[in-house]
Amino acid sequence: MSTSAADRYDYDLVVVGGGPVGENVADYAAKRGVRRVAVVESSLVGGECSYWACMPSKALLRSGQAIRAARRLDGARQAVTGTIDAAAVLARRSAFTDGWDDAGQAAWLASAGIDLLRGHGRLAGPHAVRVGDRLLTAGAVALATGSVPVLPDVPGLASAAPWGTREATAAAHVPPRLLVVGGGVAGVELALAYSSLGSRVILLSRSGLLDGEEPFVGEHLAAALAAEGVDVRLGVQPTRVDRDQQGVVGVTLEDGAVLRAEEILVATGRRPSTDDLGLDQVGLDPSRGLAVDETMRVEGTDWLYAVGDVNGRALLTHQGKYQARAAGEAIAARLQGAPLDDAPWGAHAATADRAAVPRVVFTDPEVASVGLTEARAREQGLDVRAVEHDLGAVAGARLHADGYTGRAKIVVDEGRGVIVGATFVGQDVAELLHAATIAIVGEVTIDRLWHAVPAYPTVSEVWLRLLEAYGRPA
Ligand SMILES: Cc1cc2nc3c(=O)[nH]c(=O)nc-3n(C[C@H](O)[C@H](O)[C@H](O)COP(=O)(O)OP(=O)(O)OC[C@H]3O[C@@H](n4cnc5c(N)ncnc54)[C@H](O)[C@@H]3O)c2cc1C
Ligand SMILES: NC(=O)c1ccc[n+]([C@@H]2O[C@H](COP(=O)([O-])OP(=O)(O)OC[C@H]3O[C@@H](n4cnc5c(N)ncnc54)[C@H](O)[C@@H]3O)[C@@H](O)[C@H]2O)c1
Repeated sequence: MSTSAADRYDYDLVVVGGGPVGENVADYAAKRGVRRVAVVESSLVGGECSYWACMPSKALLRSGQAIRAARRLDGARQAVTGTIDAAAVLARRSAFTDGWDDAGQAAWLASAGIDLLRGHGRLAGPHAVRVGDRLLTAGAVALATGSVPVLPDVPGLASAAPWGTREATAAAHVPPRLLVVGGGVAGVELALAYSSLGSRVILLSRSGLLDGEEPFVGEHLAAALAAEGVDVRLGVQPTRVDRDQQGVVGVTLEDGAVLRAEEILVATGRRPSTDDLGLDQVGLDPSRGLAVDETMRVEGTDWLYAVGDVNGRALLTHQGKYQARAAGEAIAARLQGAPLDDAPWGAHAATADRAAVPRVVFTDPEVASVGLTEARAREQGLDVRAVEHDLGAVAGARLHADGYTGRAKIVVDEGRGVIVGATFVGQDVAELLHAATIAIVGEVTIDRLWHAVPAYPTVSEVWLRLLEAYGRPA
């Protein structure tokens, strides 16, 4: 940073929000030579992902997956004779959150030379952030405040003390019965987690499951959840919720039926966390969302950035951290007057947000997808042809699990001869995804993909089957 700019402000960069994204904005800017960097955090450094989202939810799911995987293999099945130890799973989950203690993450910030300011950060004007009594000025400010859950307006719901994803991921006990509202990613993952831990789970979804994905995804998942014992109800919505004096929740459906459970989990989406952030102090309308350019700089400003969930582009940790790498280095380049590469696929541009967002749903079967679905590609006016293959017919998959079921699909842009979307559903397909991501980002042509030979007998051989379904180069 130039001396005059350094003299003018308390910090070169202030990041509001110390979740995975805020940490990475600060780190990548600091690694590029931005010297005076501070992170403002009102709760735990590490954010939602570390303590109430990714890590604990995956820890709650993993033991059940391992048991089911063993049960699908003759010979191994006979060794699984007991039931899941829910208390041990909850303890393992708690270990992954460090007991909701962020000392380790705070120490990491200190080791990176980044100041941690504990408190609620709020914009107080251009280049200015208020934290409690302190008014900080900075050459650049990055908002990385994440997202908050949306509670549907159902009579009685708010006063019935519903669980949100925070309560579900941090729970100290497994309720005998759990009602889950929402057939999106959080709803299906946590429905399976609690079913595996012994709850009798009813999952209510107003549409199909995982609606934005290829249609076969929701069908596979609904069948698998039902086989696992989850009572999946599609096309239904609660009209009223009450908790009685014994603490039992009653959910009334549109047809008058009443479902009962000890807890109700609401997982009906999230919105950017922009309340009480002082956006109005810098001429921004909080109700309009934060529009950003490819470097995550807020449109109409030259000093303010919005990175991760708060900009609403892709509510995923890995994608937010990808934005953070671009933004952190763009902030450094701008502060130092260094060249900026914000052209598509440039070092300072988050181009993959539009072309290749990888998504994994850690259910059983797993769902792994990247890029566009066939429907979305057509909506965008692309001339696409899609092919599918039965994963259960792949030798590697049959070896992986007895009676393996699953499906794979690629969406090919006929004009360019490249893949623009891929979807896999099946046990342990998450690790297949990165090959598809590389094919899309690298714009590897279908003709060249015929030379990418999957090893035999792996589940990846589905790539060869998909190419055969598509056809050899002319
Ligand atoms: C149940 C669940 C499971 C998930 N699982 C996955 C998964 O497996 N994989 C995946 O990629 N994504 C997953 N996600 C999404 C993931 O959690 C988010 O995309 C990710 O946490 C976003 O990171 P972030 O840093 O933008 O925001 P957050 O992690 O929300 O961090 C924001 C931080 O800002 C702080 N903050 C907010 N406002 C202020 C303020 N005014 N002043 C100071 N500090 C403030 C907050 O306290 C918080 O620490 C999951 C989400 C949920 C709900
Ligand atoms: N494995 C992962 O990567 C992972 C896991 C969990 C969550 N997440 C992230 O967290 C975010 C939030 O997850 P989520 O599942 O809450 O959101 P979501 O947007 O994935 O799903 C919300 C669901 O709630 C339903 N819904 C919305 N309003 C409703 C209403 N009024 N009544 C009934 N149903 C309603 C929607 O139809 C949808 O099925 C997601 O965007 C996702 O990116 C990621």
